[in-house]
Amino acid sequence: MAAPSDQKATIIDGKAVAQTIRSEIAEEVRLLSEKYGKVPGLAVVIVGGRKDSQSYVSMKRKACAEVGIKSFDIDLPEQVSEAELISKVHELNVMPDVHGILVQLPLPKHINEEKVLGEISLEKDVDGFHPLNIGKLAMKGRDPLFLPCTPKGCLELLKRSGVTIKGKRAVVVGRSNIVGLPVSLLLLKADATVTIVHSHTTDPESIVREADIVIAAAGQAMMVTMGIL
Ligand SMILES: Nc1nc2c(c(=O)[nH]1)N[C@@H](CN(C=O)c1ccc(C(=O)N[C@@H](CCC(=O)O)C(=O)O)cc1)CN2
Repeated sequence: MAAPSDQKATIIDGKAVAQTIRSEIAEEVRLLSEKYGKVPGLAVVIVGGRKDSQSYVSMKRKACAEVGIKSFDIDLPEQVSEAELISKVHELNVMPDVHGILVQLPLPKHINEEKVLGEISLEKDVDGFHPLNIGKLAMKGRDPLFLPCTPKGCLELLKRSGVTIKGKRAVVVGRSNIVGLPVSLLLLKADATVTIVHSHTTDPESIVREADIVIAAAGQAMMVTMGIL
């Protein structure tokens, strides 16, 4: 987030916000289970043994346990075929206790990611990566059923920190399908004026300097420093 040079920057305590959100979700889950005798179920699918993916998946499963969501752990070997993975997705699509399906990315090179994500039932696409959900995110007056979690988290942090988005100049650094692009679309939906800065942008620093809000989503820590802001 940018602060003009004559203002002090405030560091947002993301961990405290996350804890508050987890408590809110835990309460929602408790009420749901009291009312309907059911708990939400999330299938977390991981293919292969990438250390970073294993670590993100284990955090997701731990977070489920913490709030009372039942997690279905699907761990598939690196060599699993695209057809086998898609067949697993189809199986999860019709399981009544599974309300959300998340396929951890990236997938091994021999698997077509777009094809797999397109097979997840729209109603269970909790990552919001299905082309129809992303398409709705990009359209005025349409709302996707789910939003990608990191972009949603960025906006939640801004809102819960009292930052007004409407009418602000927002600059997003990076245009990935997982963070940069969807966070730009979300900011646009929240009535910001949005610019995306990427590897082919000329003089990105001058664009970032003019921003009221900066979201660094280039996958490289410390890329946007206070010097630029
Ligand atoms: N199915 C999915 N696969 C992947 C996703 C996803 O949202 N759904 N995102 C990434 C991996 N990932 C979560 O799974 C993830 C990675 C990194 C971050 C993040 O916010 N990183 C911060 C640093 C946080 C820290 O201090 O540790 C950053 O980059 O600034 C969020 C989510 C790919 N696969």
